Amino acid sequence: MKALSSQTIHGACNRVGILAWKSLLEEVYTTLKPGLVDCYSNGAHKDMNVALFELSARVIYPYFSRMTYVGRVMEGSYEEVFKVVREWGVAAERAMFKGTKGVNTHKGLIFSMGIFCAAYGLCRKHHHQINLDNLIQEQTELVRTTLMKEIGDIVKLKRGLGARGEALSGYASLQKLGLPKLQQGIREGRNFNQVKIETLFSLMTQVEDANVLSRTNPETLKEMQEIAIHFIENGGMGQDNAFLKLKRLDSYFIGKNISPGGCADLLALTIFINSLLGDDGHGIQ
Ligand SMILES: CC(C)(COP(=O)(O)OP(=O)(O)OC[C@H]1O[C@@H](n2cnc3c(N)ncnc32)[C@H](O[C@H]2O[C@H](COP(=O)(O)OP(=O)(O)OP(=O)(O)O)[C@@H](O)[C@H]2O)[C@@H]1O)[C@@H](O)C(=O)NCCC(=O)NCCS
Ligand SMILES: Nc1ncnc2[nH]cnc12
Repeated sequence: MKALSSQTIHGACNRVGILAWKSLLEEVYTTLKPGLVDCYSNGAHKDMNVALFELSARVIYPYFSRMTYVGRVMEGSYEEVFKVVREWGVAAERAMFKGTKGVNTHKGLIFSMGIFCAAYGLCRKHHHQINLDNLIQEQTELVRTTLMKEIGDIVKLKRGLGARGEALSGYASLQKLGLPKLQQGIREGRNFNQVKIETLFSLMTQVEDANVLSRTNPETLKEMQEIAIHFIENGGMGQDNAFLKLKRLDSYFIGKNISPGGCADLLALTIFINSLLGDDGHGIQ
């Protein structure tokens, strides 16, 4: 096989960064998302709005190209590659906080999306074909050793496993809930905004959202999951007055300070993975 030029590799990594950017925008524009920032309200957030998310996405997306590049070209163990990817992640976080003047818009997302960008680079290096299985295989190899050590400390502190737990599980909720829901909706040619809302709700049924936990308590997380199950079982966006119900839920979540920010991150990630896999499921070129 002919070796690819450095320019070709850079171009491909830049395309991945742009897909990441688009996915962040697709997430924040999805309306109506109870408790979250969208085009209807700022949810349970006093210091964020859509414009701030747009700015944050614009500032951080070049870092996703770099993280993809590290996965694509760096020689070394998975642990060593992940260490460098995280250094870029820390730089992205710094740029985000500078841009947003200290507001945490995308911290969790930098972590999760950075991991997938690097995993995509690794996949391009190690596999002839890109598909969900080998993407997840590279993703879990990338994080396992490092995060297992960190999780040990978190378990001692008796905190939820949050974004790290999701990464160690191979993004089980994205694989089992988010992606199938999104892909089914796209296959059926349904309204994309509504498909994204249902994808978010599917994630909310099961994800242990550390953002909800840190703002409220385990009982409220359970209550949010039950609300999401109820919404899906009643027909999702197909039920009568679906948007009115979402508006009521938004007010309820605001009242209880519930923000499913972890699920919002996973929605963006689901959109991103779907676009990375491309129409034939075998990856963009
Ligand atoms: C590994 C880190 C992400 C640190 O993790 P940490 O232990 O600090 O926190 P987690 O509890 O794991 O959550 C971190 C953020 O991840 C999002 N999240 C929560 N649950 C999940 C989940 N189950 N799956 C995936 N992602 C999850 C969530 O982010 C969203 O919420 C944020 C906004 O919240 P908000 O309450 O408004 O703002 P705060 O500032 O938190 O509070 P207020 O003061 O306003 O009240 C927003 O960021 C959303 O994206 C969690 O917040 C990571 O920090 C780390 O290691 N960083 C170093 C850099 C690095 O390694 N980068 C790697 C690149 S590969
Ligand atoms: N739309 C959104 N609103 C609040 N927090 C988020 N974290 C990621 N996306 C978010």
